Amino acid sequence: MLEARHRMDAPPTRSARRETARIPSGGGTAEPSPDAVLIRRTLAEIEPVADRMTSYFYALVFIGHPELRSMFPIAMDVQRDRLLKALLTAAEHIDNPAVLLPYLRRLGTGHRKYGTLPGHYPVVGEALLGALARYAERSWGPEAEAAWVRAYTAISQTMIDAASDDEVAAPAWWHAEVVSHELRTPDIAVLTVRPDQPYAFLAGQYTSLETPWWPRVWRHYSFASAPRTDGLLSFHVKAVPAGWVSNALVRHARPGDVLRLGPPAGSMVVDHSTDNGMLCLGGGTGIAPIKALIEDVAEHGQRRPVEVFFGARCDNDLYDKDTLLGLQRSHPWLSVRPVVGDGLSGQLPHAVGEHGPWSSYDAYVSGPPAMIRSGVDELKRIGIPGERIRHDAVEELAGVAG
Ligand SMILES: NC(=O)C1=CN([C@@H]2O[C@H](COP(=O)(O)OP(=O)(O)OC[C@H]3O[C@@H](n4cnc5c(N)ncnc54)[C@H](O)[C@@H]3O)[C@@H](O)[C@H]2O)C=CC1
Repeated sequence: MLEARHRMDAPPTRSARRETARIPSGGGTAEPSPDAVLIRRTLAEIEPVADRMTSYFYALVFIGHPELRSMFPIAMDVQRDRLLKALLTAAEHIDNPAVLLPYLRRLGTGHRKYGTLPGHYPVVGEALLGALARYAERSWGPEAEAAWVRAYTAISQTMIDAASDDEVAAPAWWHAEVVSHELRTPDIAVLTVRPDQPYAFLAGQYTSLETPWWPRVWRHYSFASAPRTDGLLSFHVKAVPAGWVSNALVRHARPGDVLRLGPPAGSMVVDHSTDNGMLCLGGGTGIAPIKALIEDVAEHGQRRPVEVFFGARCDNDLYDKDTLLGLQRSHPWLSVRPVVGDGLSGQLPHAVGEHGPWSSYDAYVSGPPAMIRSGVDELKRIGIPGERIRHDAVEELAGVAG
């Protein structure tokens, strides 16, 4: 029988929270706290059985609270383990508030579009404890349970507070009408949409997007332009095999269709406090946010060298080459180099290594997760320090191409 025997109290009220559930705001300490040690021990034990634990966790949530089922997609593929994965990631970093606080605040505001309410958090907390107790049997006990209760209480309170702060500033989601749909290759479309309310974001960021064909299935897409005076937003979408949202956007979306957008996210944005050169690697539709970055630099007037490598597997996939070469003609500080080849041999990062020197550049990497990983390795190898390399979180991208 599925049963969550572990009780989570209702989350504390805002006024009580400062005493009861707070992630310390100082820097992380070198020595892990006793709670972090207990939490990491449990995490290590569940790692090999994560899939089974995930199914059990959702079964606990839905059997205990069937009314919550309608908040999740009908078929739970990618979405399925997102919530649990996010909670486990947060718990793992419980000792590192510098990373954890911004992550949880984003997670809390991002959950507004799902209709998440403070009262849902104890339900999820009980299921989490129930699933951990079952799948981390060896490391579980009163102490581990107490450590998890403390961690989850602090995590959920941070998310609740962030959502509540955000309510006064922005809607939970935006409706956005498709105003143009341009097929650039049989698989790649450029979509332009008009949000129903002003949508503030920075060039280089991404959003989550839901189509009318797959309710509650959200995928991430980067903005393909810097903010425009007419308020329109554009996205480059490649239909990937079995990708529900991407196929719907490329093959079904037409002007007049209405999508939903979540809040903007991501920190792959131009650092306007320096005039360092920018080295940009865009693979496939990963060129979209790079194009937005170029427009941002052009608008800011402060000229700096921007060197773009646009990688694709074949000439046909260089679907945005003409736009980029057009930008290169109008901006003498911009250079664009298309690189065609099979990613597995790593042409794109390799081509970058053949030029340079890049040691005084900031780097931006955008594309398939494997390209980001190899690109970052190569950039470090050729002397760009990790803190000057920007890219979106590879875990977030897992849902990009669906
Ligand atoms: N913010 C971001 O990072 C964004 C990421 N994307 C992601 O970009 C991808 C685009 O997909 P496609 O156009 O089908 O890309 P693709 O599979 O055709 O590859 C694009 C480029 O990346 C290179 N590449 C691929 N794997 C590589 C590896 N292991 N090592 C080195 N280079 C590699 C290829 O040679 C090619 O130049 C999707 O996964 C999408 O999620 C899309 C938009 C924004």
